[in-house]
Amino acid sequence: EENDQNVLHKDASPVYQTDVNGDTGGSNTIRKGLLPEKKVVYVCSADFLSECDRIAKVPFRASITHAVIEAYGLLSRMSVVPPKPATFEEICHFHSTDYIECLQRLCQDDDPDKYDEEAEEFGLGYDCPADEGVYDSASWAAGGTLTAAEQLVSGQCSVAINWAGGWHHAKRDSAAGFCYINDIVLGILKLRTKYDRVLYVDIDLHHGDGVEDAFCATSKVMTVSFHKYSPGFFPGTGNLSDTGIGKGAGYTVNVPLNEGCQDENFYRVFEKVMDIVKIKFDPEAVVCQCGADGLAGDPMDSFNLTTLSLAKCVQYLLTWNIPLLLLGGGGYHIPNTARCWTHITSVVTGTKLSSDIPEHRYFTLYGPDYDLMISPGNRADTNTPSHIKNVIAQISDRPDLFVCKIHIKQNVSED
Ligand SMILES: CC1(C)CN(C2CCCC2)C(=O)N1c1ccccc1/C=C/C(=O)NO
Ligand SMILES: [Zn+2]
Repeated sequence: EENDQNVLHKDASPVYQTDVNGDTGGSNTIRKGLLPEKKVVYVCSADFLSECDRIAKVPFRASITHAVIEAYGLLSRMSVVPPKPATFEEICHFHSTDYIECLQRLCQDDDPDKYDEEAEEFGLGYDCPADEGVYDSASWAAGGTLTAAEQLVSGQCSVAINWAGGWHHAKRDSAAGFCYINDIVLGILKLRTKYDRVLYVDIDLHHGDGVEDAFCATSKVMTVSFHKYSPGFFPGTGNLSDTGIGKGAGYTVNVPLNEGCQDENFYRVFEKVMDIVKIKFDPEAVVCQCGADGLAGDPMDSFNLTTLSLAKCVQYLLTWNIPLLLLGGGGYHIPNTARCWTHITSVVTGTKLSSDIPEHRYFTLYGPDYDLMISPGNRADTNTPSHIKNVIAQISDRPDLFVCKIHIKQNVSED
């Protein structure tokens, strides 16, 4: 009977398995006998995509990702909300006005010698060029994250997605790692207007240093980053011993991992650490940066993950049934990144997808298999069982971590 339903639907949308009640999905579908409907907001518009397509290191990644999500018919399972670019004032809720004014000025200047010492001071120059359009694309990406966070705060949805967000290296007064505006910090500050304790999780290949720095001295936001940590690897921070300062001591968690990490080790560590985080921090909302540069085939060539472990991490967070903000991040093999974020979108919307990628505008990028799934490379996972065991033990057994307080609703919410 299940198979009979796997026919190509009249709307010629791709074959995707219907849920047990034979519904083909659609936000007004009353789904019986399944997980309670999680209303999902997907931040997107034509303007948003064309602006985010201009993000230099991931050209057209926004549109390529959106096209697969659309080709699988997933838009009908979500509420699509168009964002506006973040305003100067909104951006300066985190960033210094000096930095943002300098960024705006340099982006409007086409003199190749524009990088003066002020530019250097703000991290703008040859490693983070302030080319024409950089400010616009960064402010649109940030507007997407703010719109997603606002949808969660207003209770319009339980999950909100901005695949063009996730720029985790940007600092209060400097660009870093090709991140110019830290949309994640802005989104977390927005969530903090309603939620007392917000958790940030970062599964990008790189340490989420910009977000950690922003909240390292407060107990209201816990940051947990899983990343490659090895001498000379960017940004070089995020060791186990990096656990927060002052009132934030014990509210920063870092999970350093070695070269070649594969799905099994990655998810094992993720689940063990997050089980502890849930008990000790008891978050009211969670933000997950789903950077895909740890995937096999990424030019970063560091971890050896597939979309299965990253999707399983998101699936795990869904079981907490608290507001969830999902963001993108790194991911330089653009078709694999699109595969990953499509897979995650299908998990969040409770939609089973055929692994045959449907025909669509960028179909040729997925050859020769045209398969949604990716295979791990054959590089060894250098995370030995003892390294994994040690990392988990150090996090779960440390007295200063997650100082376990009984969370009494307090009227003074600021630290
Ligand atoms: C320039 C890019 C961003 C791209 N790239 C590779 C992949 C593709 C071609 C080279 C890098 O190593 N980059 C970087 C260079 C300097 C500092 C940081 C990064 C990446 C940060 C990141 O992804 N954080 O999550
Ligand atoms: Zn990265």
